[in-house]
Amino acid sequence: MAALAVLRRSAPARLLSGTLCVHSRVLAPWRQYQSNRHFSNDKILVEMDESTGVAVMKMKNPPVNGLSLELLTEFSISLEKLEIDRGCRGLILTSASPKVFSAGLDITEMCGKSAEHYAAFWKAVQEMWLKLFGSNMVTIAAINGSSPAGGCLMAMCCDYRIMADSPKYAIGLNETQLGIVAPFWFKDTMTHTVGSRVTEQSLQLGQMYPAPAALKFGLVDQLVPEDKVQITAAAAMAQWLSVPDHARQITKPMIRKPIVDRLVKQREADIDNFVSFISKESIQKSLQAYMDRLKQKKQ
Ligand SMILES: CCCCCCC/C=C/C(=O)SCCNC(=O)CCNC(=O)[C@H](O)C(C)(C)COP(=O)(O)OP(=O)(O)OC[C@H]1O[C@@H](n2cnc3c(N)ncnc32)[C@H](O)[C@@H]1OP(=O)(O)O
Repeated sequence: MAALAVLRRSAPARLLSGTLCVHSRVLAPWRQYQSNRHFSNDKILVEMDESTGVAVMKMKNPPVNGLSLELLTEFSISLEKLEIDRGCRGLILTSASPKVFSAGLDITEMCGKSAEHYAAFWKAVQEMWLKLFGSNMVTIAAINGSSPAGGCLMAMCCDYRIMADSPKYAIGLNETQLGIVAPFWFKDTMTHTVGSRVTEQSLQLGQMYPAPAALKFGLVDQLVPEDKVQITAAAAMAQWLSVPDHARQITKPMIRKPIVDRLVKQREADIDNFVSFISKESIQKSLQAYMDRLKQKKQ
């Protein structure tokens, strides 16, 4: 069965298959997901429209969709299910919570935990990135709220970004503001999205861009009124899917595979680096102080 799957795997799947699990459209029909084509875990909800081949994936980890170990694990499992289903051609990633797409990595996963926990957590962050950035599907982020740090990373992994047009919502890699450093593959993803100059400045300053500024810098591709984000994402998806899959699927890794490979080659070293960095007392203090500031903001 495995050999058959490899034989039948598409060319672009093979291009990425050393790094990402499976990118074939030949396995596993929707039998797995029951007849209504919806499936849901605690933190991830997927609605599949069979007539269009488009899945809408909603993160649901209230209040702010913090990217916890649990959410990240469910995300990767769900994405892999869609990836191997040849009936699914496009993915719209969005939030089930109003006002926040994702607050980025769940900071509590990086505070006061064991080295083993940090390693497992970071591996899950890597896995999410490898799967989403390397996806064979058309991926569109429907950014219906704020999207700092890891939330911005997820959005940047997608092929196209539509954001709610409100200056209240901001997006960016703000890691330095927390006293931490975005790893090289976060940086690579931003460079891929907006180029070196904007990335250099944004990363050093930990810049968060209100939606209109994000559009100006190309961090997002389109702004629409908040209540039109989902419908616009569906329309954009239809346009992307009008391109023949095989041609688009060969083109995408021409740009992305070298970026994916850089992390694949040094995954273990990257995990070790994270664990040693995040375990430092000074970094723990910075994160704790940041969490305290977040909580005080409400008082
Ligand atoms: C060598 C490697 C080095 C390490 C690399 C690590 C890379 C890290 C990447 C990251 O993603 S770090 C996370 C960065 N995220 C942020 O800075 C976002 C912080 N949050 C906000 O700005 C706001 O919460 C919001 C997203 C704009 C939403 O604002 P809103 O006013 O709607 O909600 P709040 O009242 O602020 O928050 C509600 C509740 O949620 C808690 N919370 C918020 N963000 C996080 C988070 N990222 N992780 C964990 N918890 C978070 C916040 O403290 C509130 O908690 P309670 O007070 O209700 O208990």
